[in-house]
Amino acid sequence: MSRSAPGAPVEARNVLAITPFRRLWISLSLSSLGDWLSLLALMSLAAIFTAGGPPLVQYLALSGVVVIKLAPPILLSPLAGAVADRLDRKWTMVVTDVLRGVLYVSIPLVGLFSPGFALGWLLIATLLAELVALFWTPAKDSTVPTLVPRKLVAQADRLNLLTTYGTAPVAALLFAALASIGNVLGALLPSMASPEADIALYLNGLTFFVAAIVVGVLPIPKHKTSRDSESDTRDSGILRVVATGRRPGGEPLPRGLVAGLLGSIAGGAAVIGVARVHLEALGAGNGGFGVVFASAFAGMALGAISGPRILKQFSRRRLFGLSIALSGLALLFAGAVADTVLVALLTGLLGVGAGIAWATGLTMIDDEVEDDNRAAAVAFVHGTARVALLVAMALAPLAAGLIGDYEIPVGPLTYDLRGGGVVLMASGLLVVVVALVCYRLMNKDHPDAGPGLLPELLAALRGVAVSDGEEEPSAHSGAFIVVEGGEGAGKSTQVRELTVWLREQGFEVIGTRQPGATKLGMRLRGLLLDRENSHITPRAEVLLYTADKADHVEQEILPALRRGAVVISDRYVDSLLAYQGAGRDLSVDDIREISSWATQGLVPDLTVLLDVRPEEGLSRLGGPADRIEAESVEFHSRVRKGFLDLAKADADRYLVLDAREPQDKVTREIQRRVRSLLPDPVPSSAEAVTGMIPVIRND
Ligand SMILES: Nc1ncnc2c1ncn2[C@@H]1O[C@H](COP(=O)(O)OP(=O)(O)O)[C@@H](O)[C@H]1O
Ligand SMILES: Cc1cn([C@H]2C[C@H](O)[C@@H](COP(=O)(O)OP(=O)(O)O)O2)c(=O)[nH]c1=O
Repeated sequence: MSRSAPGAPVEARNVLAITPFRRLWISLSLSSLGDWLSLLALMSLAAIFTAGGPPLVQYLALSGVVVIKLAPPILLSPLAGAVADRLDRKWTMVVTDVLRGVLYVSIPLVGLFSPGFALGWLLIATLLAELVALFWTPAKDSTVPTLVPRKLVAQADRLNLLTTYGTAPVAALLFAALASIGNVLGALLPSMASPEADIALYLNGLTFFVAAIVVGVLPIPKHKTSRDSESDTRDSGILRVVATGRRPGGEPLPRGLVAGLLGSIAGGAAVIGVARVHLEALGAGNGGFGVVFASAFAGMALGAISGPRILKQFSRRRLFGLSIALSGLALLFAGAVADTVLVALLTGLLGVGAGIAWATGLTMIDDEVEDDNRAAAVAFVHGTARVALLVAMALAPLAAGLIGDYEIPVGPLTYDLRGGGVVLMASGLLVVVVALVCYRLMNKDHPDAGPGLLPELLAALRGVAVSDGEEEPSAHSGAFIVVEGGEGAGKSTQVRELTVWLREQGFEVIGTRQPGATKLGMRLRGLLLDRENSHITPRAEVLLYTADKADHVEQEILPALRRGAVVISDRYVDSLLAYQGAGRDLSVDDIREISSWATQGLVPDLTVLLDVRPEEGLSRLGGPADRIEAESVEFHSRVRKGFLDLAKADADRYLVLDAREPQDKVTREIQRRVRSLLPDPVPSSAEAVTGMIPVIRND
């Protein structure tokens, strides 16, 4: 039921609804796909052309491909950018696309007709294609703002970034699939060095030809408009950014943050650099390589998207270092094991850690750097990251080649220690060290300030915020029970029963309800339920209910819990998520965030959900319907589903009961569950009373 950030898909649809942009975007996605496919193919061809030679030569060929692919944009982009600015954008893109297509297609063709020159041409053609791309990038960057309205430019950029990296795992899987039919292809086309690599390169060529046609028919204005100029600086001059951006806007970025980001990317780059040859040594060919590559990127996407969400309440400073350490450990083990499946799983884990680290790191930059300096800071990080990527990707294979392969006798067995494996383990170790350093750097200003690491992690997994000091909601010794459900489900009845039952056992019990338990709450309740107030807008409604909750938690619930009392509330945050989120169709995630702040992160120990069809519940109510009760049955059905979804998402913390059951049966079910929740020994002061209550001895 939870929805994504407000408007994200809607906005994406908006910008893709602009036909020229959509066409450009499709062609960009195709080119990105082809580009990744060709990187894999080139690395694989470099390995194949040098197979049989000494490992150092194999690794050198790989380093060569990587350096050739990544260095030109870093070294030469300002120059090419300046030239490209003077050219017609549309035709620059068309011509460069065609040229790149021809170059990529020529690589397997030269391999076919002149095998002796194959490796040389592979390197030369790759370099030429990258040089050509230098002119294409600024032309593309300055085209986007001419196709979409200004307010959607950022959105379009994000979408482009998504496809630039999002196509990597797709390409890897495609490559793996091609490899898996490689044997058949090899038999059919014996002249090819590596059929999957050749086909990948032909496909890449094709994507560029298609891109050229798509761009060729786009209506792109010839001359620059003034508002394009800002976009031109985005991608050009990385070295300049790196050189001058050390102190973006004078305010240095936290050292731990920069160290962590660069360390994690260097670790990832080392994997890409040696994976191909290392996997070959493990007996896995292109298929295994493709799967490992896809696994790393899929892990990264998973980590970046879901990590920060699941661990929303966890301190980012800690999460950042820990996720990098996770990557490092995964890398360390990936280098040590000799099983391809395990390597693929471990690289997936590495990706998850790296994804969380990047998402957290960029969010920290957003939070910690002032608006004016943010673009420079992000450009600085991206710039240095590319340099780190290049250096690590080029050095890792070289180091692996220099180290060489050894056989170490272990009793009757031998352990094959390979250069690639050593490099992976060493990079893993390095990443772990970087993670520890950055964890210390980022948390040294807060020594022991917060709760212990483990309690915080566990609390974050449950979705509770743990803050330090007195305000810590989970530091109370009481119990917090909430009864939720639709109209007429029997909530008030059950709260009353449970309150009496627990009081009779000697517990201090506060039976309460939302909205309307405090002075302010009563007035808010009046406002909210008065049918005259039909003009209340959904967002205002959220805030009014939330104000009631903030007051209620601070003034009544928390003091009681800290005294050790049992608090039973008729409705709490789930009502807000179900009525205003599911019912009013607002973002549940947004509401959760607002209410979590308002309630100081207080989450019930148990939520009893009394589930009933709205028609049935509403029919139980007497008297005139209030503003909410008067809503349509469809509204109440959405609310019911909202409640059920919440319970499903966190089943351990819920007791869902069928509210059509007789009232006393429902009561007994609740008692059974509550008994397991509360401390067994009844307070001694209540012993006399307890002894008289037959219900306790019932079961
Ligand atoms: N399990 C049940 N089966 C049938 N009627 C019930 C049950 N529980 C409560 N009722 C009746 O339904 C009506 C609404 O109950 P109430 O506790 O006020 O619901 P809520 O607080 O959810 O609006 C009351 O008249 C109550 O006696
Ligand atoms: C607590 C809460 C209640 N409500 C609605 C549900 C109820 O229709 C109304 C008042 O709650 P309540 O007094 O529990 O009504 P009833 O006893 O009739 O069930 O407020 C929300 O929409 N959001 C909230 O966060």
